[in-house]
Amino acid sequence: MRYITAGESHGEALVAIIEGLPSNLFIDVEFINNELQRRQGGYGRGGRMAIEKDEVHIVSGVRHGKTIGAPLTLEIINRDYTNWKDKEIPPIARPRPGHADLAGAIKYNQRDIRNILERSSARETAARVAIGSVAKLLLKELNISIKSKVLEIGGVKTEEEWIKVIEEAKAKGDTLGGIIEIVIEGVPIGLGSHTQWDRKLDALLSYHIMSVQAIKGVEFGLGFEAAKRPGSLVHDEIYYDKEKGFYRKTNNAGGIEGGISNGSPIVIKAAMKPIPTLLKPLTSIDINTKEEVKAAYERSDVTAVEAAACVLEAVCAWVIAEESLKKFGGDSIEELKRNYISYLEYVRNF
Ligand SMILES: Cc1cc2nc3c(=O)[nH]c(=O)nc-3n(C[C@H](O)[C@H](O)[C@H](O)COP(=O)(O)O)c2cc1C
Ligand SMILES: C=C(O[C@@H]1CC(C(=O)O)=C[C@@H](OP(=O)(O)O)[C@H]1O)C(=O)O
Repeated sequence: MRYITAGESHGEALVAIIEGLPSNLFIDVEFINNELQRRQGGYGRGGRMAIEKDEVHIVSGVRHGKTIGAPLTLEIINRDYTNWKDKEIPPIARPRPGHADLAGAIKYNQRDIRNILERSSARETAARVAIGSVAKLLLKELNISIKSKVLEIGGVKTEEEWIKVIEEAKAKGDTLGGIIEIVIEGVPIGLGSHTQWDRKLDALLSYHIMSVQAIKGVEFGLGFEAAKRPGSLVHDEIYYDKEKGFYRKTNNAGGIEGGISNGSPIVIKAAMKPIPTLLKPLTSIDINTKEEVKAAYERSDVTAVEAAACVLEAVCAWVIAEESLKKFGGDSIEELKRNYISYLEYVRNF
């Protein structure tokens, strides 16, 4: 399977094409729209979320509600487009530290930074959540589920405290980041491979997680904490029971050993940096005059950790769905499930 997204933040629409989906997968549009709504939520989001009401439009690849094995095209309209399309829009010359603005403008030889920010914007994550929702639908067929939880925003851990620190940051014209946990349950032993660097499951998940805007760190299981402990307090000892088969009493590895899923839940933590666009802007340089200025500000989220959690679920769902398809194969859901069930039987008898 593979996918590609297209679309600018304030362009007409976001589009995603998924190729390689098996046939006969029921595309539950209501479920996808629910996921899109979840991504729009969370305390601390800016004015844009009051304008958008993300809904998916299936352009191709589905008949009578089910996939037919052909490329699936998903479209999400940008409601804000109508507010921008006839406007005289002044060029942006004051790059925001922390965004793609300066490096992107130099790389693509653009003197209007808007030509960079339109695509670097995390508006693109709406398309990724739509794609991830389709992956989740496929994983449901294999009884694999993905959940996320926000552990921290701005260094504090409870919802009450989040509201307080977000309000404080907003009043100061500042922004916040946070920490997200993702838990994937029901993954069988054997996704990914130790045999080649680009087949390792933790490497693949990290790649996709790090591709999400503003994510700057990723940990599996104990993560950085493991570096402080001796091996006897890190590695998950192996037990066997006739009913359960091989099992562990701990899950410090976070469900992956040697780049292969080991049957325990996959537990990941990701760090999101604070939003780069500040109401009280940081120091920058005008790319035309070379004078010291304050960075550009139109509007922005104060924080988007809860939204990012939905996006991380989506990208992880994609990786697990893709790896499941690679391992079990099948051009239809029925074939995939047959292969999957027979593999589970093999593991039980190992
Ligand atoms: C859901 C979500 C919403 C975001 N909202 C904003 C925002 O309103 N303003 C902003 O400057 N950055 C926002 N960001 C972060 C930027 O898109 C990101 O920092 C930027 O593209 C630079 O990429 P990098 O941080 O990965 O280096 C958001 C990120 C996510 C995941
Ligand atoms: C549009 C979304 O997020 C946007 C991500 C974003 C950025 O720079 O990443 C900047 C803001 O865009 P705007 O300037 O239009 O308000 C956010 O609202 C979205 O999540 O759907």
